[in-house]
Amino acid sequence: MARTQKNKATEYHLGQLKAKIAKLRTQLLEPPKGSSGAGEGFEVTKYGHGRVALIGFPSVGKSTLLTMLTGTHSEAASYEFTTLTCIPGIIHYNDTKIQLLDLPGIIEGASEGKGRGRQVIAVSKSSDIVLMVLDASKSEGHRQILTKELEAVGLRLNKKPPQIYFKKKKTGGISFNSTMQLTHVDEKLCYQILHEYKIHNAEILFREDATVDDLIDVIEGNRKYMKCIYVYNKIDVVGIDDVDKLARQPNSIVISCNLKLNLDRLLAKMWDAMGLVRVYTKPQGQQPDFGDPVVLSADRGGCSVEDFCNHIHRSLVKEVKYVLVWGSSARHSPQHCGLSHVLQDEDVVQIVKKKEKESEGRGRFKSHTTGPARIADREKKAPLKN
Ligand SMILES: Nc1nc2c(ncn2[C@@H]2O[C@H](COP(=O)(O)OP(=O)(O)OP(=O)(O)O)[C@@H](O)[C@H]2O)c(=O)[nH]1
Ligand SMILES: [K+]
Ligand SMILES: [Mg+2]
Repeated sequence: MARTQKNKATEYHLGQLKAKIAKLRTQLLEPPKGSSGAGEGFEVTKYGHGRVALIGFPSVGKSTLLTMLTGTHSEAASYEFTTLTCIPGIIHYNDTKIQLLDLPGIIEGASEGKGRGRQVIAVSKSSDIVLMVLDASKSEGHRQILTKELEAVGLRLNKKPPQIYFKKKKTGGISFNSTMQLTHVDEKLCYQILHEYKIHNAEILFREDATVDDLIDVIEGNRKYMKCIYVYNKIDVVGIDDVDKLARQPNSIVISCNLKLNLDRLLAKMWDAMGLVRVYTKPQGQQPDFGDPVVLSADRGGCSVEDFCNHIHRSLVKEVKYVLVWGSSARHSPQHCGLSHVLQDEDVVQIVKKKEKESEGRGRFKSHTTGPARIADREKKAPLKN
């Protein structure tokens, strides 16, 4: 591909090569028969409300960071490849528990199996977000190299899935449509790529001006779209101008483990990226339990009232008449909501079951002293009734 000149005439040829490479990569990544997968030897039981993986070159400070954020000790030293397995720790933040995983350093070629690349990447795929730890004093190129390694195994960082509808059919040939002018892909190229995958019957609709790579991602169907925060460590050894430049990049944060700089901001950023939704239950006539939220996530199972009920008990959904919701998802407090209502962080929910009379307990709830500030504030104006 590198030898092929890029122009209109070679476009189809290049597209086909891309598809061939993608196919071969997928084959390569299929775990050999009899093994449990690429993560062998690295499996750590999932724990808590979310999982975050620390990915980076050797000696950027991943283990130092894990020790600082979780209190779990992970050996740190000035030589490379100090860490050789996956070491889990727990972050307690905003009444939730987040599992943080320290991993061995990875290097260029990790996706092809260099070092423990395969295992490390398999573990990062199992997490909800990735913290890419980088050495602020080293080349910016490291970030690109790591991103490439992760892309090679189907991870897509800070990207949305392409807006391409694709459905294989049994008969009828290929129907190709687009809702807008396409500048990267045309019908012929699309046919060629589908042909490469031996797909002869399918419906395909471009809803955006997607690229060949996007199309291949959609056909392959096994891509994982993840948020990634770029964590530049060791800013204590870098000049202020360079630190400023790094800090202004999107999805980035600058820290120093040695000086304990910016670690609280890192946690806040991580928390935001995870998109966790804490929902507090309020039994009829009682105070909400602000110590023990039900934690939902749009990426993991959804945030609707139904998801909330399923979280408490699987048979609960059938018994629900309606729910009362206080908080930022409610238009007025409390709002009567159905199962499809989407909850937001720090909402308070009361389930009203079919058999119970809704008038029961109304007005008995007066005030409470604990709880998130946002709700406490709102409470002053309008106390949570019911
Ligand atoms: N100057 C400076 N040094 C740091 C900082 N954080 C970690 N280090 C040092 O960097 C070295 C490597 O730290 P580790 O935590 O072992 O790095 P790692 O990424 O876990 O390394 P591997 O497990 O070998 O991949 C150690 O000597 C740390 O003391 C920092 O904020 N500033
Ligand atoms: K090290
Ligand atoms: Mg380490």
